[in-house]
Amino acid sequence: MAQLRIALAQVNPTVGDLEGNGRLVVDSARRATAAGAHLVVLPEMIVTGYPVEDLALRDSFVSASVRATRALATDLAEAGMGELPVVVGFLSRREGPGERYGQPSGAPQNAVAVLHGGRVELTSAKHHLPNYGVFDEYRNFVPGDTLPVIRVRGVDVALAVCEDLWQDGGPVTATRAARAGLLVTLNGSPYERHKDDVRLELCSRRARETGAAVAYVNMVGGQDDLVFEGDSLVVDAEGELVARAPQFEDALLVADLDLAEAAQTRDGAGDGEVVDGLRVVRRTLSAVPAEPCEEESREPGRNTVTPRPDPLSDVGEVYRALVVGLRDYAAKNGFASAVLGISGGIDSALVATVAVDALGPERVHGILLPSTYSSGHSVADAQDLAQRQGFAARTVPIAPVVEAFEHAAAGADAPLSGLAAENLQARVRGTLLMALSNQEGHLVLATGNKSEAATGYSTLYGDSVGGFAPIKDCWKTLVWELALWRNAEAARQGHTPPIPENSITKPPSAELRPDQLDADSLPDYALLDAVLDAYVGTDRGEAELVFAGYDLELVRRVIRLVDRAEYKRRQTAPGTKISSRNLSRDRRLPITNRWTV
Ligand SMILES: Nc1ncnc2c1ncn2[C@@H]1O[C@H](COP(=O)(O)OP(=O)(O)OC[C@H]2O[C@@H]([n+]3cccc(C(=O)O)c3)[C@H](O)[C@@H]2O)[C@@H](O)[C@H]1O
Ligand SMILES: Nc1ncnc2c1ncn2[C@@H]1O[C@H](COP(=O)(O)OP(=O)(O)OP(=O)(O)O)[C@@H](O)[C@H]1O
Ligand SMILES: NC(=O)CC[C@H](N)C(=O)O
Repeated sequence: MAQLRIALAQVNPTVGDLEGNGRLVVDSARRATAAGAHLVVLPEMIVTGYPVEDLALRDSFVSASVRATRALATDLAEAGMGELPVVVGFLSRREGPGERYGQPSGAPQNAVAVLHGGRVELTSAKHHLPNYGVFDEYRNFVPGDTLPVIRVRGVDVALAVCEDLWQDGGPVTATRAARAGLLVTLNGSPYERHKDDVRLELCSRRARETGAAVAYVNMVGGQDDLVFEGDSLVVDAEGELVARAPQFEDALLVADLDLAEAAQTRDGAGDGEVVDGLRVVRRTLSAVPAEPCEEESREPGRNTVTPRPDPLSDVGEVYRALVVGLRDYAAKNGFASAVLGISGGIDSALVATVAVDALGPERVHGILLPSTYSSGHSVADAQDLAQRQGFAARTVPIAPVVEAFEHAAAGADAPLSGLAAENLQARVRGTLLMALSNQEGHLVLATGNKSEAATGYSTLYGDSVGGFAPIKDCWKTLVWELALWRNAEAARQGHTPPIPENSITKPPSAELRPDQLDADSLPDYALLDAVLDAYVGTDRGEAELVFAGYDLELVRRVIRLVDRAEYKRRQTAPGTKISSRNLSRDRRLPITNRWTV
């Protein structure tokens, strides 16, 4: 057995910020050196940020990434860290013409580089390109055809990139054939509910299949509608968990591993040998850091186990994702503050609470926009919300503006009426919020939830305006759960619950006409969300949903609502993905469509 101390740098890059991301690499290497690590690994495409989408097709961006990666190798050596192997993900190109990509200098690849001794010692590219859900990697990259294996302190370490671990064959098979002692994977794996359980199970299974320990490093932080949760982890060759980083936080996970030693006599696939379509490329890294000086000595043959601190509950995890998603969207797009309409209802109350947790109360601005139909409790509940959380709230009554619009639009004799007048109120609110954004520089938060987005129960250019929609992937029933969870969490910590009880318990209403309730237009949310999840969450149609036990009339009604609202969804703000199928890139449907079953 050989001992290796590995450091996994769970960091938060920004797409396109090559300089800032480079600093994250150097800083991680420095911390890994201080921790006595023999090898440090950063996430998938750390040099460029991830996902870069069609930026991959821009030749200047690929060249900059390749240059930045080379420069990192020299910077690390100049900073005295040349001996430490640093594994990074970067955007590269395959030698030769760019074919359909049109780049003169080669097709783009989602690649990995081993930086050592002041140079780029080895590169390879991701073999399995994900092309489902939110991913379009066949559009942006060509696959790699090698399995890199570096020998570090007598241990053969195979390298793979994210999806390479999820697919059978290719890198997994080649790692086994190469008899590697450790399989290291660089990841950009977005958060979805329950995915952490899937990841751990996957790493354990791959460890048992390959006979190698698995070190899995994932990035952390928000990128548009994706949130990366970290959750980096290490399992031993039997698949037992050795170390696990926290979710949604930057971390350097350091683990001491006892690993199978690579003796020359071991019968692994040799350099240049092709296994399952991949050429094994081996490099021995000689001058690597020596044995770290340790205060406490470790029992040989046993890995140190670092369990994940404070695992989050399912709903707590979603809440954290919403906070990080909004925090990073604002920070990475240059917004210091946010504004939203607070109606006293649960959606705006939850979004305001997420915003306060993400940005701080001094950077959140709640606007009460009462109309003729606003109830007394809506104003009182909105004020209570702002007071509990200490954010600024101001009131702009909309009745005179609505009235002026009604007359201007249709003439004083026949003012707007019915649905047109109802929606006008939401549009006046949207216009005022955008005006305040223009004037004061706040990010406008759209408060719509997934049930509304699915059914089209919102006013286009009205309550759907906004730059970011934090809860757009949360069903209404989950919105209530999140509010209850957040209040319970506050109570647990001895704080005032941030959300007024009344906002949670009252029946939801758009308050666009007298005594209007959501229940007048929509089925009960518990039932609606169940059918929506069955329809939107899968590709089942009418017959299958009825077969699954749902009432035919209800199914027809829900399908009609969902299909008819596709045009609205195409025009809405991005918002944090928390489910395995959001209504944006996870579900792409034509607007013009006559297939209804
Ligand atoms: N296929 C298509 N492609 C492009 N545009 C299309 C279109 N079909 C309609 N349109 C356009 O969309 C318009 C209809 O959409 P829109 O103006 O939004 O109006 P609409 O969807 O008819 O009404 C909004 C509904 O949402 C409810 N609401 C509003 C506000 C807040 C809440 C809440 O509880 O949060 C609920 C409200 O009570 C009402 O039932 C049409 O007049 C037309 O201009
Ligand atoms: N009186 C109001 N003052 C301020 N903003 C409002 C008001 N009414 C509606 N809004 C804004 O429009 C959004 C849509 O709210 P609406 O009341 O129509 O439906 P909702 O889905 O019940 O939302 P909520 O639960 O937040 O009330 C609200 O979340 C809020 O941002
Ligand atoms: N970046 C990737 O290759 C991600 C794909 C992978 N299945 C994941 O979500 O974890």
